[in-house]
Amino acid sequence: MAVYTDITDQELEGFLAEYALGAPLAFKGIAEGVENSNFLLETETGRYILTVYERRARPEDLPYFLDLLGWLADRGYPSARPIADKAGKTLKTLRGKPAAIVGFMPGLSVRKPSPAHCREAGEGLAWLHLAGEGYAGRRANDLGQPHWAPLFSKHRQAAEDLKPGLAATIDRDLAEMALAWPRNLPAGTIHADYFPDNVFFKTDGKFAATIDFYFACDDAYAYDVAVTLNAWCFEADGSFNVTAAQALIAGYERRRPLSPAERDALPMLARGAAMRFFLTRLADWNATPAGALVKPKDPLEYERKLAVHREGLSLFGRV
Ligand SMILES: Nc1ncnc2c1ncn2[C@@H]1O[C@H](COP(=O)(O)OP(=O)(O)O)[C@@H](O)[C@H]1O
Ligand SMILES: N[C@@H](CCOP(=O)(O)O)C(=O)O
Repeated sequence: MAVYTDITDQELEGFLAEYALGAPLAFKGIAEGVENSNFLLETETGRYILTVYERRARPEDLPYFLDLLGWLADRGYPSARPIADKAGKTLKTLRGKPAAIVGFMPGLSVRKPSPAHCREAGEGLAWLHLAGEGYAGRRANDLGQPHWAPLFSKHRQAAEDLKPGLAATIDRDLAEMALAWPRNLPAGTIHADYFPDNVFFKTDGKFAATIDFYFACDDAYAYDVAVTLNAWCFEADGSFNVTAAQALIAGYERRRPLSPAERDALPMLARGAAMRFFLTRLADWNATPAGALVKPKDPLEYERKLAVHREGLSLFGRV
């Protein structure tokens, strides 16, 4: 349940009075999500999402995210447009926390993506990379490769507690990645969290929209592809689905062909992407008290993905 901040009817009324959205007709908390509090808001003028920013969102980053959403929407990309209040402001304050209203995007996410969904998602990702070109906002990837070793140093014991011997394995991985991390690949604005819960489909299975840009940053486009391969192309039994991966890459290349250097880099990028999500899940696991409102995601799921990539399988050689 991701409603950390409950909003009273009175607070909502006062907040909405600053917008020209008409009177509220319905307002309810959204269970999905882990980072922020999200509410579905229906007013006389339409449906919206009200987000109260919590946890990891740094207030100084919020204009970057909201302006990016506006930039993408202006270029016809199906992402939620931020709604300005009567004074032209999109970033507001509610219950003393940063908050914003964005448009509601129709569509449904899928829990078990098929190769056809992967193809569509791949195309949606390439479209996003192209639509983001020219966006002037800059945000370094604060969860990129140089940040992994310092982050892990704070959570070595949690890794050992999960699986004895794991800390030394991760140390070796981190050292290898520091030496072999691909550099100088084509880069720009990436989503960085393009997971199945953040991508919507139409009822005919076609790509509909992307949400949740709150990890967006500047990094290699192929790294975003690697994050996506990890999130979409592993089976529940931990095996990598090469057919799904090929479909995802083929969908991506409908709009943006990968260069030979980007293809060559994908195995290491996917290994690093698995490390990134293992580490943040480990940190959350460590920091979440028993009985907390939101159940932390399983770090071992990403440790298993990391192990698959560690084997150096030529998964992408056949893509
Ligand atoms: N613009 C939007 N249009 C429609 N639904 C949305 C939109 N933004 C968020 N949601 C809904 O809210 C849920 C949580 O949003 P998300 O941004 O993923 O939260 P968090 O950042 O807290 O993980 C999504 O799974 C989706 O159901
Ligand atoms: N995708 C991340 C967690 C971030 O959650 P989201 O609901 O904001 O997408 C993970 O799986 O670790």
